Amino acid sequence: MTAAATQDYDRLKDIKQFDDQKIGVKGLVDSGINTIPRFFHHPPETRPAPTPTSRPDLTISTIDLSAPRAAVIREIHHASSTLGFFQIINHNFPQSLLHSLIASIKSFNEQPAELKSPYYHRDPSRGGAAFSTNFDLYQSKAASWRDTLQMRLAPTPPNWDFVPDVCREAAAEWDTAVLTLGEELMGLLSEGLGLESGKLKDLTCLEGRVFVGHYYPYCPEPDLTVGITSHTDPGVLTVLVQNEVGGLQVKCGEDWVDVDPIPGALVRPFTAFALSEMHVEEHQFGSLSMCHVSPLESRGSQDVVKVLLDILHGALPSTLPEFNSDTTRVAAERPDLGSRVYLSPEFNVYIELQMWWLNSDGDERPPSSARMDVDIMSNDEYKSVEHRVLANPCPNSRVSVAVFFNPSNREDLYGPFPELLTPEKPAAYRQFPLSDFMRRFFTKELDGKSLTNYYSL
Ligand SMILES: O=C(O)CCC(=O)C(=O)O
Ligand SMILES: [Fe+2]
Repeated sequence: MTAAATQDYDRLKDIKQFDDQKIGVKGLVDSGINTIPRFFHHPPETRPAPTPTSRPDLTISTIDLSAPRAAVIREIHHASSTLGFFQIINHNFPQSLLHSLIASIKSFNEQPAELKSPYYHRDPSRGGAAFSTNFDLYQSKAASWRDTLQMRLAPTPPNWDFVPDVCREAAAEWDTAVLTLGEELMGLLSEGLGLESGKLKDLTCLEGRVFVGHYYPYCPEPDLTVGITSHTDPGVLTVLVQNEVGGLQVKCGEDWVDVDPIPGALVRPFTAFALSEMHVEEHQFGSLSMCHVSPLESRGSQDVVKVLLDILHGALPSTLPEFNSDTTRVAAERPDLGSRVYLSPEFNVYIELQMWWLNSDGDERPPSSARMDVDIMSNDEYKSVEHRVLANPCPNSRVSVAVFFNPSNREDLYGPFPELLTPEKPAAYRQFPLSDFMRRFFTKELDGKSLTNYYSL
């Protein structure tokens, strides 16, 4: 007997009964319910606060893509290193394209249940579109008031025969368009870091694409649940289109900031991205090659890059003392330069990069000038700004489409560059695929062992 059942409530049974009907939350609404099933009830920690804190100082930037390139780069850089989320206007896409995209997801969801149920499953191996109420319905602690149509677009194209008719054309058109936009954004983001504009593209970051179309119907008890629970997106970059019904919020400290819909704007949650400079050119340290800049802190990502590159180039006359913390792992080191980069799992996914060095008298300098946060690029699990969608209290449904961009190439070997190896300085690390690094970092397999220890020869 399950724990839930002993409490006089068999949660799994209720979930299964609902899921087996394949009607989605839209089907529940259509059945005329006034209360939501108990398995949608969120615990108080994940429910929206009854009285949201007002932070007029926090607004989501709107970036005009038709402005001069240097200004766009500056603004994107600023938005990415502060709130980590921005909206885009004047993106050159006709409004009709965005409109058809949103309309196609709306139409799919508003068809009779029997036309949707053939697509209701959570099996990615089928290759077409998968429709469901929450892909994690059976794993999550509480369900969310949302139905989703999801498909992988690339590197393997979907089997279009298994994509609903009403969405096929719009999804295919959007894939072509969003690819152009993704390339442009990745170029601007790379340049904002002082890197060549093609760096992220070269890392295959445009080549893995997943499409999700969300439908958030009216919720009769919006205070008890959410539309999508607080999360960070997987991937390098997410491009999101939303309709006029609001509810999307971005976390900033302890506060939540509304992302008010702007007609025809695209929202792009900033997700951390690879410092491809290191990945491609420095490459001595597998782990460092996977550092990427966290957008959440206001410190400029440009500075992060500079300091990391300085370390790799040995420009800092640094001697780093031991950093004694049980929770800290050494992620990369250059003993020859006396430099180390520490990853602190305290933040779970946030990695704290800390550097100390000694001044000529041997006194430790305050770390503040060299302390910053970075993310580690992960296997479809890049960590970025937290966001959520409130359950929809309006009669009109909220519709959104997100495309997640991920590197398609995870099996390349990472490790010391052969050019750097000499008999006096043999390879300190063995080569390993990115996928392996990611898996170890985010699974228990590490068991307190540092990654560099794991990969060191
Ligand atoms: O519906 C939205 O606006 C957000 C969706 C989202 O965050 C996601 O799919 O990851
Ligand atoms: Fe998201």
